[in-house]
Amino acid sequence: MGTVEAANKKAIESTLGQKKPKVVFVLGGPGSGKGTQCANIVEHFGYTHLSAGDLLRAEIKSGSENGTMIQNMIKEGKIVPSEVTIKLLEKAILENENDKFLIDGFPRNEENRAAFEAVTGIVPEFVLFFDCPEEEMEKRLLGRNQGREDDNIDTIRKRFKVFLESSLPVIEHYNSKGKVRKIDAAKPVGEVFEAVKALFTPVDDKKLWRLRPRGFYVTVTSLISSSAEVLKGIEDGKFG
Ligand SMILES: Nc1ncnc2c1ncn2[C@@H]1O[C@H](COP(=O)(O)OP(=O)(O)OP(=O)(O)O)[C@@H](O)[C@H]1O
Ligand SMILES: Nc1ccn([C@@H]2O[C@H](COP(=O)(O)O)[C@@H](O)[C@H]2O)c(=O)n1
Ligand SMILES: [Mg+2]
Repeated sequence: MGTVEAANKKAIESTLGQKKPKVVFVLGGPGSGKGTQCANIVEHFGYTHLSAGDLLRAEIKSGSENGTMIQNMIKEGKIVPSEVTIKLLEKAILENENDKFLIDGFPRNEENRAAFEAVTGIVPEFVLFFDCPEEEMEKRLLGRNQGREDDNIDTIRKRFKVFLESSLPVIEHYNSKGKVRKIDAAKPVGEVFEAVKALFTPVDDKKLWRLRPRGFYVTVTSLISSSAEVLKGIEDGKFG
């Protein structure tokens, strides 16, 4: 690595280190609903959504020198070298004022995972894993209609193979560290989001909900007992 590159890397590391962003990795097969659920999480919980795929597609559009390489990789369902994707993610994190991010579709392989940790020092809070059968994902991708060049049956099959061979081991890695929160993503969008919500709702809020009925009973019980005291007071002639 040249001196300028090394200096840039150090600068990014220290800036990201200072920022200490909270990161949740959002993983799952192609078409499992990562983007759809991230939009819901953003709306309800104030995270910023960074999709690695979207950042790469924007890079192609921007006419960058890596554009053609990225386009070819995406068409083949292959994983773009980590260096390229990590630079895009770092830039997006640093340019945003928010301190909590959903990183969707990353890390996609062991190289992505190890390089991101080494370069940024960021360890995810947890990994949200959308688990969905291939048959359902294929149906969703073929019906997506967003003009994506990789939503054709040949590329979809290649993407499924890459997911099984390269991305699942990353999920297993995080699972062995107790970081994976698995969601049944084959259900309708609303039901999937109910399960997602439970993971993002702060523990304090959940406790409050559990305490509320108890608080209600305590209030009612004390009202009853104080009414009983008043009645007894009337009987005893205490109130004139
Ligand atoms: N739970 C669901 N039930 C039915 N359709 C869904 C569900 N979730 C998402 N979809 C639809 O499936 C398609 C793929 O969803 P989405 O783009 O969120 O998946 P993704 O995991 O981000 O895919 P990719 O990895 O290809 O980016 C979209 O057309 C979306 O509207
Ligand atoms: N970490 C990543 C993420 C994505 N890619 C490439 O982009 C394609 C589309 O990704 P989506 O998450 O939007 O489905 C994917 O198939 C890869 O070609 C990548 O290289 N590295
Ligand atoms: Mg997506």
